[in-house]
Parts: sequence; C-alpha cells; structure tokens
Amino acid sequence: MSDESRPTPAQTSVAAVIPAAGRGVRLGPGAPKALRALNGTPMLIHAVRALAASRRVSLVIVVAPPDGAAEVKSLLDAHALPERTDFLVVPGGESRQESVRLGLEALPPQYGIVLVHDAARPLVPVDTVDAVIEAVRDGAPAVVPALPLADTVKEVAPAAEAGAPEPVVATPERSRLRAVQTPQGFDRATLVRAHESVTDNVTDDASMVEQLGLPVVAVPGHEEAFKVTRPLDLVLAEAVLARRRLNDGF
Ligand SMILES: Nc1ccn([C@@H]2O[C@H](COP(=O)(O)OP(=O)(O)OP(=O)(O)O)[C@@H](O)[C@H]2O)c(=O)n1
Ligand SMILES: C[C@](O)(CO)[C@H](O)COP(=O)(O)O
Repeated sequence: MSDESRPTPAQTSVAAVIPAAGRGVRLGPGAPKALRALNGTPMLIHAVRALAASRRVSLVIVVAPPDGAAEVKSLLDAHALPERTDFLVVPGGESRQESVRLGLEALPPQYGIVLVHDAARPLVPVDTVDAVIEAVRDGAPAVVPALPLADTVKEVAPAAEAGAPEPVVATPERSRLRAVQTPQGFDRATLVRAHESVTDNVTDDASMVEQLGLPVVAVPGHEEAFKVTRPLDLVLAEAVLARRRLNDGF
C-alpha cells in the first residue's frame, strides 16, 4: 500500500455509540433495562466493558435515558473501566434511531469508524467486536455481525380481526436469512449521512445504509451477543456469566 492510499490514524480511530435509553417494556416492570443488574452489575456496564475490551475502541459514547444522564455518569465513575478508553454520556430520545443520532452528534471529529452497539447486548465477545472493526477497516462502509436462523420464518398478513389467526403469505428460504446483531460498524461519513437522510422508522442502523443504496456486509456473529429483550433472556444471560466465571476459575 502506498503512503497516499494508507488510511490516516483519524480515518481508522474507532468510537462506539451505545444506545441505552430504552425503557425495556418487553422485559417487564422495573428500572430502565440498561440499568438492571446482571450478576450484580448493571447491564450497561457489561456492555460498556464488552466494547472497551477491544484495544481498538478509544471512545465510548453512552446514550442514557433522557432524564438519566447524571445517574449513568455516576455509574460509569463507580465501576472499573479500562483507562485507555474515554467515555461520554449524552441523553437519549424517544426511539432507538433518535438515540443513536444524538450519540453521533456528540462524536468528536477525530473518529473515522463508528460502532453502534445495543446496551441490551451486554455479553458480546471482543472477537466479534474486532471482526466488525476489521471489516470496516478493510473498506466496507457498513458491517453487521449475523447468525444463521434455527427457526423457519413465515411472512404473515394482518389477521381479519384482533385475536384471529394470521394468514401466512410466504416462507422465505431460510438458508438465505440471517439474524443480525450489534455492534454494527460504519465508516463515519456513511452513518452520519444515513441518519441525516433516512426518516422512516427502522429497526437497525445498517438498514438505513441499505436505503442509501450502499453495500452492507455480514461477518459471523456470536450466540452470546444475543439481545436481552424478554424475561427468559435474563436467565440465559446469568447462565452465560456463571459459565464464564467457572471457566475463568473464580
Ligand atoms: N428510545 C430508545 C429506545 C431504545 N434504545 C436502546 O436501543 C437498544 C435496543 O432496544 P431494545 O432492546 O428494544 O430496548 P428497549 O426499547 O428498552 O426495549 P422495549 O422495546 O422492550 O421497550 C437498547 O439498548 C435500548 O436501550 C435507546 O437508546 N433509546
Ligand atoms: C439493532 C438490533 O439489535 C439488530 O438486531 C435490533 O433490530 C434492535 O431492535 P429493538 O426492537 O430496538 O430491540
């Protein structure tokens, strides 16, 4: 690679935005989901540590519940985090999409690569984080970690009336489908453009890049990067942590 085509340090500096402003309605009543404990430690702290475990991530921006930024700052201060990583906390918005945008607005200019990672995926292994970063560094404007599906997926039409069975209209070929996780990784300019241009409600950031007509690629995800969404997911997360403690010998 010639000196001219070699990316500059600014182009390859990596920041992570962690949207953590959701209420966690599907998890049931209680504190905002990101602040609920897993093995005695808030889910958000697990997620922050998971991203900061990558030596390539030098800034983590946490997007806190709209009225919870001070509490989240105190939480970060109260827990051991890597010294090489900087942390910022900003208040979030009404939707995940808005929270990510608010996190992006706080991003200092020197970061050329941005990861967006759900606080609700607290156990993502560092190898998955690094694989996403590597693919962006290799030139992909948008990268998602993804896993093949175990279930067959059906497309349904609306039910005739509330509570009635939903008509099945199609069965997409399963081998071509993937369940996508986070962190999703982006060339910064691409992600900023996507958030400026796409106004539809979407469920992930990569789909906004798809709407721009730009390529998105998938790298292997990890089973432990699952999203804590419903009560049973908390049981699974505690079990994964217990297995890690056993493997670590304490
Ligand atoms: N207004 C919102 C909504 C969601 N999120 C974040 O986006 C991630 C994925 O969202 P999800 O798992 O759906 O979390 P909740 O919105 O909290 O869950 P629910 O839909 O059950 O209320 C979470 O880390 C959540 O905190 C956010 O930052 N701001
Ligand atoms: C971004 C995401 O985690 C990818 O699978 C997912 O779409 C978030 O969905 P949620 O309903 O906001 O949890």
